[in-house]
Amino acid sequence: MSIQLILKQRAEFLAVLCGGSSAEPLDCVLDLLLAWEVLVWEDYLNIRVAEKPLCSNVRQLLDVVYDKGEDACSLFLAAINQILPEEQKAGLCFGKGCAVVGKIRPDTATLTLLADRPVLVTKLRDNIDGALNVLLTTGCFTIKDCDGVQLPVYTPSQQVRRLLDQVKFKGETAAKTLLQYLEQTEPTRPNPEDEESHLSADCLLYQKKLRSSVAAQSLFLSTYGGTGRFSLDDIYTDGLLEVMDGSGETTTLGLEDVVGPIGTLNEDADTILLSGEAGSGKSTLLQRLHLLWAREALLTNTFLLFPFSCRKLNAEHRELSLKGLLFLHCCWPDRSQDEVFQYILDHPHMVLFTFDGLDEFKQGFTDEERHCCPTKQVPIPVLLFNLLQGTLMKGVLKVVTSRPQAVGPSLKRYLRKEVHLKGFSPGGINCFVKKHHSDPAMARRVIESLQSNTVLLGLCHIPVFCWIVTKCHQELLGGQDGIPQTITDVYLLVLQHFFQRKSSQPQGVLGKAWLEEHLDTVLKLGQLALEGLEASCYVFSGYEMQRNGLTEQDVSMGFLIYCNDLSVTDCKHYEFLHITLQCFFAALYVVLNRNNNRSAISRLFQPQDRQLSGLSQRCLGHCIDPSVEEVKTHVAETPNLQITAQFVSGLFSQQHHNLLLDCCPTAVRERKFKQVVKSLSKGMQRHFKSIPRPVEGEKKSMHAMPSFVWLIKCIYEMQDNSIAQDAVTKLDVEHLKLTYCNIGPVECTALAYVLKYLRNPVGLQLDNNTIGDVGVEQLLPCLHICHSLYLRNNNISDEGIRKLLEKGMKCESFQKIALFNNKLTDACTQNFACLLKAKQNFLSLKLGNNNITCIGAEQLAEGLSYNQSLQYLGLWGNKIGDRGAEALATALKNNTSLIWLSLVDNGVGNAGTCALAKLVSQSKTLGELWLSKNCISRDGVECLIEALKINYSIKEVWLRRNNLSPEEEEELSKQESRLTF
Ligand SMILES: Nc1ncnc2c1ncn2[C@@H]1O[C@H](COP(=O)(O)OP(=O)(O)OP(=O)(O)O)[C@@H](O)[C@H]1O
Repeated sequence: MSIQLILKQRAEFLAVLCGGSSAEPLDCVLDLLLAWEVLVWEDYLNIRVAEKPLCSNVRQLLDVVYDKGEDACSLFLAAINQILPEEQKAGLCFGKGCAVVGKIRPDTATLTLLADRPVLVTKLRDNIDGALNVLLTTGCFTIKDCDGVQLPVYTPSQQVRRLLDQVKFKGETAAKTLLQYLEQTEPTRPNPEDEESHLSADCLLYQKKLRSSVAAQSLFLSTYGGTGRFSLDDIYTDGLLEVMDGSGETTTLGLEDVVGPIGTLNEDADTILLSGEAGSGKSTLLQRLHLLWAREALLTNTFLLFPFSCRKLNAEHRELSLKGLLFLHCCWPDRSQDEVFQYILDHPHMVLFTFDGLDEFKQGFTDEERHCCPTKQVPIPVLLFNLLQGTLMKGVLKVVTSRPQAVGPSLKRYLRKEVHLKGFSPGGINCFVKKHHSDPAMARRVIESLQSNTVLLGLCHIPVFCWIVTKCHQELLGGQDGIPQTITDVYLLVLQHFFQRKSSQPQGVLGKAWLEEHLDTVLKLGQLALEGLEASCYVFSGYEMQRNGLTEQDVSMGFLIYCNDLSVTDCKHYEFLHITLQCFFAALYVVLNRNNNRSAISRLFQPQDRQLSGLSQRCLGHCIDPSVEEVKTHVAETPNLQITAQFVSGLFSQQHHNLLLDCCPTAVRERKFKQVVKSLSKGMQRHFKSIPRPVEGEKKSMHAMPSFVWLIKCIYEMQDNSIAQDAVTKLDVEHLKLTYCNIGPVECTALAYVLKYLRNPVGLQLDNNTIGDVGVEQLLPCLHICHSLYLRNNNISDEGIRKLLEKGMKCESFQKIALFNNKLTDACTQNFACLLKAKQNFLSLKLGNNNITCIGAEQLAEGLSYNQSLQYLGLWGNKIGDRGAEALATALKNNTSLIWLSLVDNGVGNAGTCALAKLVSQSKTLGELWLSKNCISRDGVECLIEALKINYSIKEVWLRRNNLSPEEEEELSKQESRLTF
């Protein structure tokens, strides 16, 4: 009997299970007994008590098994027999043996883990990091749980058991997650049909390693480095992503579409550009992609993803081969490097490279030097540019992020598509604030305060400002110095916030002269920042910090963060919390240093003429790749210098006069101020001079060049009405075109601030930007100088229109509006009706491609029946149907002004057409009627033909793509030549 055998051999079993004082034999037996269901979980917990000596654990086991009876004892003997090496079995008797009955597969993940425990202990030993990573990233484990598992006192097997115990403790979700992970890490079964069958175990191992390294790098948001950590999962908020097709139509994208086919312009190119302004969230979006790939939640067809940072590539001065680049900068295969690399070369379509911050790369893109050998060592720029062109590793998709200004025509030729990141939507801002403040009451307060300050709300559309505003909400929203208006105001508050945080004094008592008190730190950081910007250097070594006199205490203020993944060198490196903060410090240095040298300001305000300064060459010489020094036309850092110039302008605003008063001698400051004003004025004049003479018969119009908006923003930062007025007094145009200029709410605030001083009304064309409702509200101060406002494709909804029309009604000059492709519904047509009733000089209303139905059309009709000025009415691509067309036709019965009416693609049938025919028969002004893409058939057209017999004003009626056969079209057009099919 097994029971007897155990009793008799108790001492021997004690000896073998405690011998060598290793717990491994006991643990192995326990694994088996749990799997065979001899022991339940409570037994296990009672037996394996860590605080008790090993022998008492073994005794407890023997007692429990004895108590469970004969079957349990025979399985115990079988377990001992299985785990002991042959030499230790000598002299022991295991009885007849007992077949372990194959159990039905357990139906829960937790039980599966128990049933498979003995195998899992072996299998997971080499994968603990990966498993923990998955459990951590999915939120099943905390960092504390991971630390508990990985205590150095445990052997790998013990660590696995701790992990399994903890998973059991956490419950079914954790168990499922672990099982899924194990399934994925299972080597693929060979399948000759399948390409993946060629994957060797080593490639899979490398994938696993890369995934866990990428996951580890992307788990936290780096800007929060010095100031509290946020996991990306907790804070990530979707931004607005758009792509434009060849015909200029934009489509909104989801994160998963960035790498997908939507918006592809050049099938033969492999590089996808993700462009967006400073702080719009490009790096964060890329980080999200990386994390989701690492978790296999996105990009599931991508076998290997290699993430690169151009900032870090700047610091790589060695010549490298492609292999070196991949393995050194991302992660190194533990085994079979050549095989893994060959796999990458052979399967380019299963690989993805990402390059963050191309605008930060020191050398501007060029396709002059061709290189296609993956093993030859070349300088990093050659490697990078050839990858982007596809000369090297053709077929590998590359996602590159950059500020838009830094992408020149030479790179554009190699782009597969360009995705635009436009920052947060209004809903995104609310979502971000709620994620940032775990206290809902606080989140509500911040949101309410933002709603009541639209300038600040406008700023929050750019994620980096949203982060700052949310972070410094106390200073920003409860500030005694007035509500911040400019980005300089906001960054000064950030500065104050950081100094306050480190101040030994209680909250709120940072004296009036706080800047002067910290001037030393500010100037040192400022000098480092400026020299860095001028040399495209965003990462600083300890040596550079020392040379600038920066102490530990300066660093501890939190503006600089430790940049811990600079894998190419061993020594410590730092970077500014965000590049815009580096720009701000650079601006502080330009304004506050006592040096009277005029060149810094002129370099900032004429960045296109800029060359590397003597100063930056001397101080940051090692940051500058010698081969780059030659490059005179390097424009990559222009955007940062422009941001710096904006801050410089803002620091000279009257608002901050007292703060800066004692920080720099008055005479020096005055001189710099005058230089800035002069530079801005000169910049504007240069623009005006570039306006071409109007062609005869055409309006005098100016198409703004990119730096026009920047100059306007600088003027806005200065908050000086007379400077704004001076800037545009000489601007004499009838039409100002600012299409595709990345204009969001922030730019609208600045534009309105300056343009309101124009002497004569203009047509302001702002199509294809990201103005939104908040931007519309920001434009109101300049509405009185707009005779026409073009806002096509700008994400505007009814609420924005309500505010716009409320003001527009009172503006005498305001006569035309174009709102094609926005988000308008029937909720705003009442407002248009009021406008039409009130303004008897209004000329043109274009509302195409919105969501207006018959109800909206009826409301518009009501307004139209009182109007005798409107000449153009466009409703292309709405849904007004027969009912809407009938209402409009009736309302226009006595109209004497309308010359153009478009109801294309509106679901209009014969009933609506016959109503319109009545209008045609009566109208003496209507010249064009557009009815293409509706559901009009012969009866409707015949009504029109009858009406046209007595109409002499109409020149064309467009009827393409209606319900007519080609024969009918031919016959009907013979009857009336003004019909176009
Ligand atoms: N989608 C997002 N969700 C939450 N926070 C975000 C998001 N995007 C950006 N942020 C916040 O804004 C900061 C700046 O964003 P990020 O560095 O990604 O911008 P960027 O476009 O790469 O800027 P730059 O061009 O200046 O390098 C982030 O550190 C983060 O705090």
